[in-house]
Amino acid sequence: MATSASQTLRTPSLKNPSLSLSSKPFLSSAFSVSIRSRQNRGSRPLLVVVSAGLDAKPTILVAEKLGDAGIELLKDFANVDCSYNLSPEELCTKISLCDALIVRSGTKVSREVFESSSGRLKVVGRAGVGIDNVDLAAATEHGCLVVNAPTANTVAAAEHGIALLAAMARNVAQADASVKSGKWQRNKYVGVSLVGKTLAVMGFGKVGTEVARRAKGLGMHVIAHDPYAPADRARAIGVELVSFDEAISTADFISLHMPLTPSTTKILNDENFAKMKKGVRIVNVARGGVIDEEALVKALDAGIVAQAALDVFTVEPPPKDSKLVQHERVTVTPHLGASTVEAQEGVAIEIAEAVVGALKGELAATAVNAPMVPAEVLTELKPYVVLAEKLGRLAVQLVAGGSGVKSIKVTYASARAPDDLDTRLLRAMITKGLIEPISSVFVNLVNADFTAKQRGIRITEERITLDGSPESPLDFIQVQIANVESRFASAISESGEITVEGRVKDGVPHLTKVALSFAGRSISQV
Ligand SMILES: NC(=O)C1=CN([C@@H]2O[C@H](COP(=O)(O)OP(=O)(O)OC[C@H]3O[C@@H](n4cnc5c(N)ncnc54)[C@H](O)[C@@H]3O)[C@@H](O)[C@H]2O)C=CC1
Ligand SMILES: O=C(O)C(=O)COP(=O)(O)O
Repeated sequence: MATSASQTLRTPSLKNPSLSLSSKPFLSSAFSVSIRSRQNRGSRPLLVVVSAGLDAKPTILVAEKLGDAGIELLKDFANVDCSYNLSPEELCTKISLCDALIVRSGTKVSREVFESSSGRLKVVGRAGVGIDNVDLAAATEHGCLVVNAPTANTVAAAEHGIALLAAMARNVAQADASVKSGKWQRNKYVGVSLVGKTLAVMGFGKVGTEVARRAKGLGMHVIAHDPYAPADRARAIGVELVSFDEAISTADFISLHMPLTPSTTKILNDENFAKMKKGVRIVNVARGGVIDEEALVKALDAGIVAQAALDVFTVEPPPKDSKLVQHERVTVTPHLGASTVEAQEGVAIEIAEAVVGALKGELAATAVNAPMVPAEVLTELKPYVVLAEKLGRLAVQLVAGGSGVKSIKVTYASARAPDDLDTRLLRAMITKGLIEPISSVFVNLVNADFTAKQRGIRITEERITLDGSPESPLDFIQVQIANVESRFASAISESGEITVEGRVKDGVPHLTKVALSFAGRSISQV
């Protein structure tokens, strides 16, 4: 039995929600559509972390040494607990009292850490670049944002790579130890020159590029391998991008600068050492795990690799009796790439700002497991972000029983070219609006897609490209839930489609359409 929308939509007997429509703006500080419900926990910022109570300061656990400037920044905003050298068990115990955690490369942020936090931990700050010590999948599943400090230690790492390159070529460390032990062995420590030699930079990102630049200054011929690096960036500094095999087989020196990922793990192995020039020299300031360390020892003993200089190891610290560390032709440092006064100050500030920003609910520019949204895009999308969440929230509350929600279609109508509109943020907000009222899950930009998938909700997105001025990013957003029963459709439950649509006018989001279509009949209010 179809009734008029205005009658059905005002249904006070419903447990949840009570809802009314008017022609006033949909979403302003005083909403003309008010959704009141016991389950409606109000609108929370997309990445808000402050969960210790409205007035309480958040607590940040700093688990490894961080520069003073960063600590001061953190203290201005939060309670800061600097506890270094925690065992994994101690970390798991402490974490349930913390909103954010800051680590360097020495702390494993495992799945157990996220599980032990019982949902309170909302940001992990990695004070450095490599995030291989953080279980990103677990972080995402728990809606925990991971941010890093990707730029402040680039030069330090590159300088350390060059320091190791030169020290290795001239036997600086071995000769130093020899002189200190009372010897004077000038013939034993004859080195090799760098000028004119070919250096293969493996991983032409921030550090690799800086190493390449410096090596060119030393008169080396520099080639690079990086499947994702743009050739014009390499060309601009006179570096040729080549295939992996060409790089390792033509180089006199190989310097590693790729991240540790499943595809780079043990990338230098028996098979690849066999392809190298006899007498090649290897520098590693990336991650120990990119080299099969046993294979490297074999290659050193076989004379394929003449020397290696290593800052990083598969296990840190490496075992005292490690054949690799003890090898006469291997120079080692204890993961010092980022350890300059300047870099540590910079990293501390960079990570403190990122963590505090995330705790305030701002979107982080250095997010590792969430889309990075440039500030200008965010400013422009702000009212649409609010609209998106409210549309999701309204749509799901028109459904009789949220568990029936399986298929959502979102339509974005815009005069902009598809490439000019990043909808990830809007999709996350719609998902948040859809899921939060019907579950106890806290949905944010980090875990939105994961949470939807886990609940079997399929969200498809469609773009309608309109004629007209692309000045405003969107004309309207429409959210449709298919194959659901509506609490407003009729007394007898029937399956059908719920559509809600909204626009932004003068910066204020408005609800422009609610349509319920059931068994060929439709009711709608515009
Ligand atoms: N020893 C130390 O103290 C430090 C170590 N690092 C390590 O250096 C790594 C690189 O740092 P950034 O240059 O800042 O990162 P980045 O992200 O700017 O550069 C990494 C580059 O590696 C490339 N890459 C990915 N997979 C590859 C593959 N299979 N083969 C070749 N290239 C590949 C990427 O396309 C990217 O261009 C970090 O992941 C970190 O592990 C960074 C700073 C300090
Ligand atoms: O930034 C990186 O990836 C590093 O490896 C630096 O590590 P650290 O922060 O010095 O423990």
